[in-house]
Amino acid sequence: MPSARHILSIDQGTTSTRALVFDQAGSLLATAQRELPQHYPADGWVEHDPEDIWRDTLAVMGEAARLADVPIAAIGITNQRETVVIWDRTTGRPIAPAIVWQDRRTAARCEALRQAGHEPLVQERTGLLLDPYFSATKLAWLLDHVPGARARAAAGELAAGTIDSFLTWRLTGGRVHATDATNASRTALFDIDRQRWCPDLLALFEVPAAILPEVRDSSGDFGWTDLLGGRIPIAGVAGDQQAALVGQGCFSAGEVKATYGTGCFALMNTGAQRLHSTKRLLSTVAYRLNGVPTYALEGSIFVAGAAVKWLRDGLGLITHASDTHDMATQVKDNGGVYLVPAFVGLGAPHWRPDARALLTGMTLATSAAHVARAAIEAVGFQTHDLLAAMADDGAGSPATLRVDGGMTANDWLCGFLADLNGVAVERPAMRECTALGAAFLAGLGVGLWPDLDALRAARPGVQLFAPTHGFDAPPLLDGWRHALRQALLA
Ligand SMILES: Nc1ncnc2c1ncn2[C@@H]1O[C@H](COP(=O)(O)OP(=O)(O)O)[C@@H](O)[C@H]1O
Ligand SMILES: O=P(O)(O)OC[C@H](O)CO
Repeated sequence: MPSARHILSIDQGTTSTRALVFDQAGSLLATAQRELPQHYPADGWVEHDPEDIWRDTLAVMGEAARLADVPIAAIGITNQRETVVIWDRTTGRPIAPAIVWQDRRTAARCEALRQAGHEPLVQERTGLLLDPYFSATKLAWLLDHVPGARARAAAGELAAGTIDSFLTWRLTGGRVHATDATNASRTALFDIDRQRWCPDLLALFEVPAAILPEVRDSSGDFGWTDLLGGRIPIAGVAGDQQAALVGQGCFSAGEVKATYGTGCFALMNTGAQRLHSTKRLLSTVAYRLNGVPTYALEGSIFVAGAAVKWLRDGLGLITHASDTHDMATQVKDNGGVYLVPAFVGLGAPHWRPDARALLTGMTLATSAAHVARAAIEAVGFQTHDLLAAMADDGAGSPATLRVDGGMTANDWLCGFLADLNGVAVERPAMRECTALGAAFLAGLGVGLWPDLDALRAARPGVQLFAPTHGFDAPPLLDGWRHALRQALLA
């Protein structure tokens, strides 16, 4: 048992970078946050500056540690997944901006690979599909478009990885080039059955093995950093959606969590069993402990809170994201208005990078409140479609839906999710489940918690939203399906 009893989690998300300090009871002691600038240099492109990410990480770590003012036993890292960085092994400098998970620039490459019949191989080895969402085509794009990159990669000068890898490299002063199995499982290069980089896929996507990190357990040794003073081990790493699954205590097969941040990602623990989806859901690594992977079935929705951000920043319809709660309750129903938020294409179960958003069903009676309500309802409809696909895949229906993420501050959304899906929605009092999951993994790594049962006991209390059946779901769902068909045909 270490004498220091606190964990510092770094949560490097799409729109912000946070550091949070937790104690052994799972209580949050301190938090610090920086917003991350988004760059949209061309249609469908989304980039981050890795130096912004690094600067913000250092700043929030320092601030949270100062605020908590306790000895830190270990650091956990959780991160936006699929986003890739390639950097120089000598200087540690990125050779180009990070290509973000939402970026669609490799859509044509993915389509060509699909036309050539390669999707079954990708699905069978990785549990993923051919979509620009995943890292492989993004890495190949960087190698092909940054002058000299392929030659430098061949000469062993470059290292690549997801954000966890980049941060681990920087935090350890270049001593560790590693990732964990959950992040590796999002690259479309990792064989999730054999738990190793897949030679066939490395060849298919033209990504040299030499630039990739070593794949480790989600809990364990990722080196140490002295940037907070003293040597602090980095003992837990997981992609943010998998970390939220851990933070929500979904350790038994059939338990489901959905995280509503920029996008929405619903993951069901499927245990030691990797499920082969017939409904175009993803199979992915939930976490890997002591070399043993636990799997999850995942439905990925690219736009959830991002639609609320669009109402605020794009349309100027609201001042604060929280305004959507009152607006949704101001009107008795959606007035026939539906938003299909395909702003960056559609993810599961459609996988249509070319689809574009659609606002439909408006009349002269349509108000801003109807549009706001449509944006929130769209999140519920998409969740419904994911849960239905999971059930159709033979994974069953969850007894409760555990929710977290910034958007679940909205009580109306939580109630709507319960009513529409006919399932009790469980919202933790402390909603930073992603960071808590990373803390749990790091704490397991240094023996602060002995096992998963101890993590279950350290979970925060929850608020329940029971279904009240306050409305007739089937006609609403019919309206959604009609709108969805229009978006898919356009
Ligand atoms: N009360 C609210 N109602 C609806 N949406 C909200 C509310 N509060 C925050 N959001 C949305 O939640 C998102 C932020 O959630 P967060 O979990 O911090 O995202 P991420 O980790 O993806 O950066 C934003 O897109 C914001 O618009
Ligand atoms: O940064 P978030 O919370 O929107 O999560 C992004 C996902 O990891 C993308 O797969």
